[in-house]
Amino acid sequence: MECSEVAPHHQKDSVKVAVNIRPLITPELLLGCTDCVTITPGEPQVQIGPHVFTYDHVYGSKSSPSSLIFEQCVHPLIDSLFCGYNATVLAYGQTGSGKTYTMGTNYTGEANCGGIIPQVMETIFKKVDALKDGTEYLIRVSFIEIFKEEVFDLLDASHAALRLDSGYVAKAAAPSRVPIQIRETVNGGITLAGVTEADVKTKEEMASLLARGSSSRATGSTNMNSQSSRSHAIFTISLEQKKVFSASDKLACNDYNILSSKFHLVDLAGSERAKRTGADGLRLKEGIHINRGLLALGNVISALGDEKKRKEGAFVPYRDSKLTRLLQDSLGGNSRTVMIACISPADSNAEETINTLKYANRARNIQNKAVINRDPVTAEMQRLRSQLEQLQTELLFSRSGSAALEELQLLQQKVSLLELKNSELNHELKEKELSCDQLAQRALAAQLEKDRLMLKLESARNGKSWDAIENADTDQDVDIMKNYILKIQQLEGELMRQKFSTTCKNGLDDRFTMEKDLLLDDLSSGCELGTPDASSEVDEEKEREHSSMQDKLDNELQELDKRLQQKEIGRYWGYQFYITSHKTYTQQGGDTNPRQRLAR
Ligand SMILES: Nc1ncnc2c1ncn2[C@@H]1O[C@H](COP(=O)(O)OP(=O)(O)OP(=O)(O)O)[C@@H](O)[C@H]1O
Repeated sequence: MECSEVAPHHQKDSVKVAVNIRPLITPELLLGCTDCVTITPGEPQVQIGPHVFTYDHVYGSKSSPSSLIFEQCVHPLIDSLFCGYNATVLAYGQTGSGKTYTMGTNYTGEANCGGIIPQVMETIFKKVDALKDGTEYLIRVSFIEIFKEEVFDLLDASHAALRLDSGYVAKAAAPSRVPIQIRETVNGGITLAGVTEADVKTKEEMASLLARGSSSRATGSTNMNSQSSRSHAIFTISLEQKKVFSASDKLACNDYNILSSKFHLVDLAGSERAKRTGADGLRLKEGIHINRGLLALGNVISALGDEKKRKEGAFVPYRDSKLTRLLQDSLGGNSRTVMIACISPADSNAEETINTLKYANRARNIQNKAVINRDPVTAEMQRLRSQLEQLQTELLFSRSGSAALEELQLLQQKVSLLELKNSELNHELKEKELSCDQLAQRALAAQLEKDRLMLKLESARNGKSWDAIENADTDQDVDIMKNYILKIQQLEGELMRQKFSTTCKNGLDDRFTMEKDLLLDDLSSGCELGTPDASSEVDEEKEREHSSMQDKLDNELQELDKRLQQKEIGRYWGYQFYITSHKTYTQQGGDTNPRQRLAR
């Protein structure tokens, strides 16, 4: 996988906070509520009464459209996920403020269901599809809810939902629902014992699990929301990536490139006031649990968001609730996190909205420490390998004294500086090469244009009308080209002939010398001096040989001429193709139209 970002192994990230303001909904309009939230134009700033809050992004109302949340806040987290970082999106807000709507946790499987989670699924599988050639991917999902301070598996196949009364699905009451235990691993990580982690190969498989889990989630009707979520829901996508190396690459690359990262998509239950929600009985108990969980979350956010406390290493009460235990990594830990504070603009909700905005404002100060999650064994191998290399070099240099060690460090620094410089220069070189190519192309086009204009000028001087010049354009181009090519052919042919005749002459001279020497040898070795007749026979014989040699060379020359001609014809048609494309470009309004240029 190509990681677009140069990721340091360990990086400090503050929690990003976006505010999403939903429009006034029918019940609020029926009650005559008005919009009490103001946006500072061009700023991610929200004002309500005398309170002004600034965030990383503000969506809805008169600000950017909510549809941009995914592209601006969530898409970068998916890129991080593929680089091996954990990521979290957390929707927080008062009951009925639009958390479930924003996250898409009420997914029913319909194609155009909005919401963040369906878009995350789509993007992840598109990315996997694009990158699968060099990497093996293993994707798993789990979906849990924290209902009345117990964790339940929403993908548990054995759980049958019981629809009890109007609008309330009492899944938690079903006898088959066994709560899941939270376990802590030796290195302080949190796991859920026996939770369903379903392997998924396609977006459709993942979507059907989301739809199944969503339908199993505890919801109920309150005065504030007819479909109020009564639990905190966490949809987790685990991604494991393994680079696929060829046998030779494997030796060179060391096989430690296994990354495993998790994306938590959290839809919290809404904070609520019993008086306003009209909750009593069961619903009141739920509300108490919801508020207790959110209070614990608020305390964690306060502890982490207070810079002084953080510097003093103050205690963070993660253990106060199951919600905060499960979100330990997302807040102040190993994750890149975005919190979406959902608010209603209705004046009747002003007090709750201010609380949400304060909560969200504190969350902005939380510093996370995201790290690339390598497979532990391979990460250890990599660490040991680099340690070994370091020790080997140190040993080598320590044998030649401490001055050498310093020299080594200096050299290492120099090497890294040079590597940096080198990559910069390479980049520059590539850019220069590109611009050179472009300039060469432009020069060629300009030359062609110049020739064409010269021709037109010549025709105009000869008294031809403009129309006749324009119509003759093509034929004249072809004629010019033909003439050029013929001339080149002739010149090349002449040159070849010259070369051959020189070679041939030299060859014949050599041969004559050789034969003459042979004859003289024969004569001197006792042959009688030939009569005038005999000498003329020798001459004739030589002449025949000479002329047959001449014929042979002529044939070869002709053959070469023929080949040369074929080559030139090929080149000619290539050039014709260039002219035709160039013409099409010009006709489509390209800048090389001679008329336009002349007009200028
Ligand atoms: N951006 C929006 N545009 C239009 N309607 C919205 C928007 N956001 C929320 N709504 C509507 O507001 C109502 C409450 O939304 P939703 O159920 O998502 O709130 P919630 O915060 O999840 O509530 P709860 O905490 O009680 O579960 C729903 O009827 C929903 O359709």
